[in-house]
This record gives sequence, C-alpha cells and structure tokens, in this order.
Amino acid sequence: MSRVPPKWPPVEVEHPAPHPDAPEQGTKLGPHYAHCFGCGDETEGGLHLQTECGHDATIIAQFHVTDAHQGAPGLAHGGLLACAFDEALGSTVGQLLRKPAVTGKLETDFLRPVPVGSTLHIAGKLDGVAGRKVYASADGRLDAPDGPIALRARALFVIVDFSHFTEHGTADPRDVHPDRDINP
Ligand SMILES: CCCCCCCCCCCCCCCC(=O)SCCNC(=O)CCNC(=O)[C@H](O)C(C)(C)COP(=O)(O)OP(=O)(O)OC[C@H]1O[C@@H](n2cnc3c(N)ncnc32)[C@H](O)[C@@H]1OP(=O)(O)O
Repeated sequence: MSRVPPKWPPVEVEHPAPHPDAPEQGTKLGPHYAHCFGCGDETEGGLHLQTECGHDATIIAQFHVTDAHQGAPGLAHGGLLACAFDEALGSTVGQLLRKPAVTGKLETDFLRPVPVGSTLHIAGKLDGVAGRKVYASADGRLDAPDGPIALRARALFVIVDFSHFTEHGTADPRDVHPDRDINP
C-alpha cells in the first residue's frame, strides 16, 4: 500500500514566527481546561496529556496509554490516539500563535500498534498559515522522544473569534478574554 501523503500544506502558506507571548522552551503548559478530555485533570478516563514547550517552536505532549484507552485487548484505540493528536496539535497552534482556533480537519497515519503501558511522545509543529487557516503536523514516537514513529498526523485549524465558544458552547463570556486560556 502506498503511503505517499498528498502535498502538505495543500495551499501556499506563510511561516509565522511564534507570538512574542508564546511560552518559552521547557515551560510545562498544564491543562488549558480542567474538563478537557485530552488534557484536563478532572476527567476520569481522559487522556491526561502532559504538554510542554519544546525547542525550535515545537510543542511536546506525552500520552501514557492505560487500560482505559483500549480498543483491542492490550492495544490503544485508534480514535483515542487521533484525539491525543488533536489535543497536541491544538496546543501547538494555540500556544505558539496565542490565537483561538478549532480543528477543521485531522488526518492520522497509524504506522505501528500502540500497546497499553506505553507512552506516546508527540512532537507538534506549525507548518504554515494562510489567512485564518493554520496547518500543523506531528509525529508520535513510542516510549522515547527518539523512539520509533507509531503515528503521524496533519491538521488544519481555523482561527475563530472568542465568540465561537460562547455562541456554540457554554463558555461564560466573562471568562473568555484574550489573555486567558480557553477551551477551543
Ligand atoms: C487564545 C490563547 C490560546 C491559549 C492556548 C490555548 C491552548 C489551546 C489548546 C487547545 C487544545 C484543544 C484541541 C482540540 C481542538 C478541538 O477539538 S476543536 C473542536 C472540533 N472542531 C470543531 O468543532 C469545529 C467545527 N467547525 C466549525 O466551527 C467551522 O466549520 C469552522 C472550522 C470554524 C470554519 O467555519 P467558518 O469560520 O465559517 O470558516 P470557513 O470559511 O468555512 O472556513 C475557513 C477556511 O477554512 C477552510 N476549511 C474549513 N474546514 C475545512 C476542511 N474540513 N477542509 C479543508 N478546508 C477547510 C475553508 O475552505 C476556508 O478556506 P478559505 O476560503 O479561507 O480559503
């Protein structure tokens, strides 16, 4: 089976520098929202991604796979792995550009099985911006930052106004402020 991906990004893009207020390398980012399934610390059975700012404008996330994340016996569920990449890529876009954005498209290549008990090391980077469209991609390596690649993902995020979260979700307008982290 051919695994040659289509042209990425699919359109002409600019390569933005990280926002001046983007966190510095080594900064541990913590949950952006306590009830986020991807990173929240108040979600039983959530993914509990641990995220920090890496070198060269990358965001590094670790996902420890437990029994709660199984699809087949002893193996991570593919949809939850895609969710981990959605979270890591959303963090890459939001933290580095400091703009609210939502996932428009997410593509995931599953290259190796991910066993329960393993830790996926996900490194996300920005690939370019075209207007409100932000392209980002990530590799997920097994058990070490230089381990074998188990997954690759590419995503389009679309920058939105903060009103996206108050009009379509239940975010309190008083909490939605450009200086605050919110749940996109
Ligand atoms: C502030 C400080 C932050 C601090 C730091 C925070 C950290 C933060 C960590 C977050 C970590 C969470 C990570 C999880 C993130 C989610 O899971 S978000 C939830 C899942 N996604 C959604 O619910 C989005 C639902 N979709 C929508 O609301 C709307 O379709 C969208 C995406 C906003 C776009 O609608 P729109 O605003 O009307 O814009 P529209 O003109 O349709 O599209 C804009 C452009 O994107 C293109 N486009 C849109 N969708 C697609 C698509 N699927 N394929 C191709 N092109 C597309 C359009 O063609 C258009 O292109 P141009 O015409 O400009 O060339």
